[in-house]
Amino acid sequence: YDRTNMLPDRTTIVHLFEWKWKDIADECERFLAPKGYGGVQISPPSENLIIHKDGGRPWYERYQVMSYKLITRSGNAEDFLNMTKRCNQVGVRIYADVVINHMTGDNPENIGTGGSTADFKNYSYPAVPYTIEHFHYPFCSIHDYNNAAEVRSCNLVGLKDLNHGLSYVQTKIANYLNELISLGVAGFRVDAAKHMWPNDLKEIYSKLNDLNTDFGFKPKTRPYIYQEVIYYGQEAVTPSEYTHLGDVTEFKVGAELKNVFRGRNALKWLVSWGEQWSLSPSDTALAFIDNHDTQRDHDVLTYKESRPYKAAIAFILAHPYGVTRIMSSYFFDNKVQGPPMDSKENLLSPTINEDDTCGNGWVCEHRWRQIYQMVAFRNVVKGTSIKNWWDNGNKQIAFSRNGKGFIVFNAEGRDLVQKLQTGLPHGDYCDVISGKRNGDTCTGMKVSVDEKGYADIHLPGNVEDMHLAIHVGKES
Ligand SMILES: O=C(/C=C/c1ccc(O)c(O)c1)N[C@@H](Cc1ccc(O)cc1)C(=O)NCCCOc1c(-c2ccc(O)c(O)c2)oc2cc(O)cc(O)c2c1=O
Repeated sequence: YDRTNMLPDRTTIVHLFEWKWKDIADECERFLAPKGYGGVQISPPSENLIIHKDGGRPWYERYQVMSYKLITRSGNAEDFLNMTKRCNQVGVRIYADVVINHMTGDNPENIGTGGSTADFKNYSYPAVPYTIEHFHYPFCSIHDYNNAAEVRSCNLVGLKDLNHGLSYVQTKIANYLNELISLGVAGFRVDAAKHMWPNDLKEIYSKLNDLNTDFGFKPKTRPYIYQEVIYYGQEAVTPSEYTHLGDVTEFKVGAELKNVFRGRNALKWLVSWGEQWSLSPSDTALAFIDNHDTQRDHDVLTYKESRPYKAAIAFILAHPYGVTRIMSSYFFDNKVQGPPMDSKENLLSPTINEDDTCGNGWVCEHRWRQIYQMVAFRNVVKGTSIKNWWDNGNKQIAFSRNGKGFIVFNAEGRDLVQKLQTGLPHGDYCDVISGKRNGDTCTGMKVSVDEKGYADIHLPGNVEDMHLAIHVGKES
């Protein structure tokens, strides 16, 4: 397999934010595998502090660590193993979001999801155990993001900052990650990596075991690591300090494409998408539009702006840049709101409606046709380069993925009517965005490619989606 450890015909990770392990296992079997998703990013499985705020449970409580016990509202170790067995069985990998930079902040409440308590004031977490000498000292808070040492060695928003320079701390964390490896994960999303010294991370990663061959991995397979480094271009700590250790989340993908697909910048500039837009190198980049944190910011493309959101997602799935990740959310209307829960504060399972959408407060973007059909597109075109780039000098563009796929975007109000070179074999294709193939017919638009690879494309400026895509796979 490639560096992600996904199966050869899979490419894309879906972040099933705040889902329970049992529900993830069900989703792997009933939807993710059939639709060709390559892996799931799961919420942090380590015991977290229970926090109450505004009468609810804020989502960020899962990023305040009480211990490395595998007990959270998503389930326990048994549920976790059931999930990894069932998902790997159908070729869907599990990537664990791991919070290893810090423990908790000072909070009035003091009980973890596994029943553990701590002495915050004295930096003491008996369920690990960690005591005060295991934290960075002298105690300080991060104020200046232009001071790289402060960003690594001080408390991030009051969260107790572990001293990863100590072999005791490195070993505690490595033991936690190795337990997840023994339980079948394919890799890790390393939370707040920017706040840890690269050399300390290197030490921790060097202590990690090869993946567990019981779950279908070849011997000597290394975990896929992608590190969260929030960077938009102006801070002291840069992604390039971490790319020799693993991949890095590329936050500029969402920031730049927001302006393009909302119609502010001309799409024609996307011809040079990649490192020329000062993005991290493609072979070290985790590409995404929004994540669990940025979707709560005011100026980010999310499910709430579905037309440009679907187009931006289609673009990153159609373009060869990076490893792609799709956000799957619950509906929220305030910044701290936690996941859907019952009167006893247990997480609610998503219900699946007749039309394959979700209920119980879950958005399930990964189940939107315009999104899962593009995941299949990316799988089909994997390994091909961009060919036949066309644009009208403004907000209409098209390109093919060398003989396997072809996509068109029209972000102008006026219709796009062009005879374009698709690079595809002669034949009739179903647009996978406006519909799907149904035997010999298309429920959406049909595209006929002539023997020279040309097609008459008519993409109106005011239809449900601003893009159209066809490919040589069975879906199109
Ligand atoms: O908004 C949040 C939570 C955000 C958050 C959580 C997990 C993430 O992976 C993340 O990227 C952000 N938290 C709220 C509430 C809060 C939580 C804890 C706390 O001690 C104080 C307040 C908040 O207002 N946070 C302050 C602004 C967001 O500052 C946070 C960052 C962060 C933001 C921007 C950066 O450039 C950066 O390098 C780090 O990372 C976290 C990582 C964590 O593991 C846990 C955290 O609490 C946080 C975190 O508060």
